[in-house]
Amino acid sequence: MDISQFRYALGTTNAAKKLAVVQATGAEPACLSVPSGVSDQPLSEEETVQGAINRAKAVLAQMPGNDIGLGLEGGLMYDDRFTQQWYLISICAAWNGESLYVGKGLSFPIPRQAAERIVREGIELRTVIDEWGNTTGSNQQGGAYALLTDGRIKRADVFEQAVTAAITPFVSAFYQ
Ligand SMILES: O=P(O)(O)OP(=O)(O)OP(=O)(O)OC[C@H]1O[C@@H](n2cnc3c(O)ncnc32)[C@H](O)[C@@H]1O
Repeated sequence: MDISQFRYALGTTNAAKKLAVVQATGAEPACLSVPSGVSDQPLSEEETVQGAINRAKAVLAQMPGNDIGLGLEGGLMYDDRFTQQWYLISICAAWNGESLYVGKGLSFPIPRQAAERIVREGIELRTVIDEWGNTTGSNQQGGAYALLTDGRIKRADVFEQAVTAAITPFVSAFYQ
């Protein structure tokens, strides 16, 4: 089936995430805000993946006229094995009611001062990014990626690749 022929239900109304789905699929997703079931600021890969899966399943359950539920979740993870640094990760889960796949977008090092404030003060990444960039709603736009790279990488582009990875098994004949 052609990638743009599926009907996608996206578990958020976030503009950067919606743009990512449009870029990845060429289709307009039906958007509905559903709970992630994890903390507002996930602090591990496990929690971030779980949030994406919860959203994908919840949105397809609430909008059953669609073919694939998509859950996009951003989070932070600490790498204690190789680098002892914090990373921003962007995950997409895709669920068609039978099969579940997860695509993982670019993982990006986050400045230590940002991660320390988020953990110590219990605030969210977007608060720090908006403060540093003198913006509002950075999480709906280029996000941390754009601030840190001077616009060379945007949140929608990172999620686009995660979405492509998660939906490819439903689209490509090689997986059938
Ligand atoms: O509207 P929803 O779909 O909930 O999207 P969100 O951006 O608020 O929430 P996420 O669960 O994807 O991300 C968890 C937190 O990390 C923040 N965050 C993640 N990636 C970010 C980025 O690239 N720039 C700024 N904040 C980011 C985000 O705003 C949240 O506070």
